[in-house]
Amino acid sequence: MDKILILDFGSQTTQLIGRRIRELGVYAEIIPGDAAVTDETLADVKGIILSGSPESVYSPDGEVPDQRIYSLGLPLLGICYGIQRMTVDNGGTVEALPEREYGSLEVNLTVPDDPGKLAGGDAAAAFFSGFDGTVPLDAIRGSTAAKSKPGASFSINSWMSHGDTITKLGRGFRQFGTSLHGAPAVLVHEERPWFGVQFHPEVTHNERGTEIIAGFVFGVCGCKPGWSMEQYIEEVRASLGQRVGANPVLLLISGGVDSTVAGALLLKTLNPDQVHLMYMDTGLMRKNETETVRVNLERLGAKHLHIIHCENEFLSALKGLTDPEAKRKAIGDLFITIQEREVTRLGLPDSYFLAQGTLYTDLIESGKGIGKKAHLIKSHHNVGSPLVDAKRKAGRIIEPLDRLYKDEVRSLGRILGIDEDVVRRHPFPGPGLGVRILGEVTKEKCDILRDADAIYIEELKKRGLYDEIWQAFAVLLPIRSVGVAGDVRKYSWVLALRAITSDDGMTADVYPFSMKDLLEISTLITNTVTDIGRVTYDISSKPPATIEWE
Ligand SMILES: Nc1ncnc2c1ncn2[C@@H]1O[C@H](COP(=O)(O)OP(=O)(O)OP(=O)(O)O)[C@@H](O)[C@H]1O
Repeated sequence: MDKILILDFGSQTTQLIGRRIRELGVYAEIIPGDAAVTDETLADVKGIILSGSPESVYSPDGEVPDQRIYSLGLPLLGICYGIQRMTVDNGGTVEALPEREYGSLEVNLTVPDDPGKLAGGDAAAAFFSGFDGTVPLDAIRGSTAAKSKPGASFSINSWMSHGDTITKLGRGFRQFGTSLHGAPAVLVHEERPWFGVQFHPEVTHNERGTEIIAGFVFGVCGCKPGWSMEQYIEEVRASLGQRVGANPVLLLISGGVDSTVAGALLLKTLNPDQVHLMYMDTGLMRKNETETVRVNLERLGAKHLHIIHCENEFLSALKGLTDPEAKRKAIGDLFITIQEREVTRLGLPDSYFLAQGTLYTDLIESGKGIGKKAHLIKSHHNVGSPLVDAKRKAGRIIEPLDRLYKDEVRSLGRILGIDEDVVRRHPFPGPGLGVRILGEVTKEKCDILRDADAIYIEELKKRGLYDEIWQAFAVLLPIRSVGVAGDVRKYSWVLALRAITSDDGMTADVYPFSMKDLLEISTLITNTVTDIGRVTYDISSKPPATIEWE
């Protein structure tokens, strides 16, 4: 399968480059910017993209790519820092701008009269077609690469974020596009299929961004689309079959999207008889969660679904605890204890494999140095778990989703036949309702919160709002306030509703409900869950608040 390799120099938007390319149906892989480019890394690679970076090319922290990339004969595309890097590596210069260029900025580009003479053949004309507003994306993706007209001029609204600019082009480069401020914005090499843009085509606000990336991926690199979820299932089947053989595989299921899809994928690609799924009902789960997990997994063919009822153990461990950190620790520790105990009780042979729902994004840390932490394992539950450590040492961990982004996991889930309700589910914290009941956690409070949360979420779905929201949930506050029931004064609990929008959970905005929706939901909750006397709406964004309350 054709592949684009992305060298990551630490830009916040490197992940987006990978996603855009995969959305175009081509597999993209991200490796650290300074990683050695080996023959193994290069297998099936048709082109290399050098990402942006928060560093300057002259900073000691500015990573330098393996210089081998310049002698491979492969097409290169430098984005922002990427093209500055290519410039400096090839004898040009880069200098600091008096003021950072940030945000939307017009770029003007003129196709030369002789694009065929550039970049070794048709590549340049194919690349320029990405900028041409008259060329549709389908034509760029088509089997005969679209080409721009010689001499044509285009203007696009680009998205910039850089503090340095190229002041002398690298050897062999020519400039075809210029920013409104007069800085070089689009460069093409005279002889080699090397390209550079000073802006960020991977960002959605960048006009023709996807087309520009497609021009490189299809027109320049000649990639054939081969990346699809169906293809992925087949690859997992082949590789798992080879690695796991007939050994049993154990997966811990939380009821969330990742572990459920991982479970469904194991059931689809292995013999269901060898797949053991374990789910712990901690008593801190959402309403009907255990039943939903059971129905879904059995429908997908689970033969060994181990549901562990451990509500009492969790509630006892939480008794008297009010400090959030102490609560989290109690939940995490008990989770590990029960996990160890139940796995031993299952009596699987030593040769069993432990599966985890790790995603691609879990393996590459966001922010500076993406890729450096590759193979850092997610799951705060499992951190320090002796079971996981032992399995990792023995080389018996499998992570069948580790090449997928979250949205790809959702489409895979759909293909595998998981209920839409599960596939679209909002994120849920590991310690569950334990951190949504402020103060001491009791069974009574869990039941109250479960009921109120279920009404809230159900209403959001009925009103068509659920999918507009990144995460919505209810929090039970450790306060009772006065109210009236009939003629009697009554002290009942106060509930906070939270709903936020976000792209990645790193920052979040409050969802701007209509007052009508809020009032109706509040009334429904207080009428149905009579232990709740007052409902409030949390209007804090992140930062300074966090998404969860504890
Ligand atoms: N109640 C549970 N029973 C069994 N395993 C669990 C439970 N809660 C969490 N896990 C395991 O710990 C992993 C990490 O939990 P976490 O809550 O961080 O989920 P996640 O990374 O968002 O994944 P998911 O989407 O599957 O919930 C889960 O993928 C699952 O394997």
